[in-house]
Amino acid sequence: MRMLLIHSDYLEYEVKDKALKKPEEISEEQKRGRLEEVLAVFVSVEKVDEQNPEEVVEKAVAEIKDVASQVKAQNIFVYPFAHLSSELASPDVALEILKTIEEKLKEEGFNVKRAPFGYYKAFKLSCKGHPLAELSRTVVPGEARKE
Ligand SMILES: NCC(=O)N[C@H]1[C@@H](O)[C@H](n2cnc3c(N)ncnc32)O[C@@H]1CO
Repeated sequence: MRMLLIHSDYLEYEVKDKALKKPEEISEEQKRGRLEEVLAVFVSVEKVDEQNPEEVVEKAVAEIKDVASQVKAQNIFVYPFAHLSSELASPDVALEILKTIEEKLKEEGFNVKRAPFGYYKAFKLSCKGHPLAELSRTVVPGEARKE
């Protein structure tokens, strides 16, 4: 799994079009979203993550919590982003992993939104620009190695 973490004044999105034949079903309300004072986490779920989804969720949540505490962010935006890797997991596995990351972060007490999966979206982001405002993290299951 590849993550790009951007500490931002805000992140807002608007769903534009389907990017998959069967994107995630969403309500009218989910077609737009915005969070202020947010740690935006752009996530590409990778093929290697299919070997142990539970473990990769655990590692991703630990990394996100670590960065959130460093930048003192309470709001987190989990954003599916298929552009950080050339070895993507299947959409079904990726969506499940992203939903579980969202759930675990909520259980940890964060205010979490997750952008809809399987769509092209317009988005606006205001990066804060401090030294820890732009970070990337890579997590893989257990013994798996990234070539
Ligand atoms: N920017 C727009 C976009 O990325 N759209 C992506 C994601 O929302 C989602 N998606 C599909 N596979 C994956 C994956 N392995 N990891 C993350 N998202 C995925 O499906 C869309 C088409 O790839």
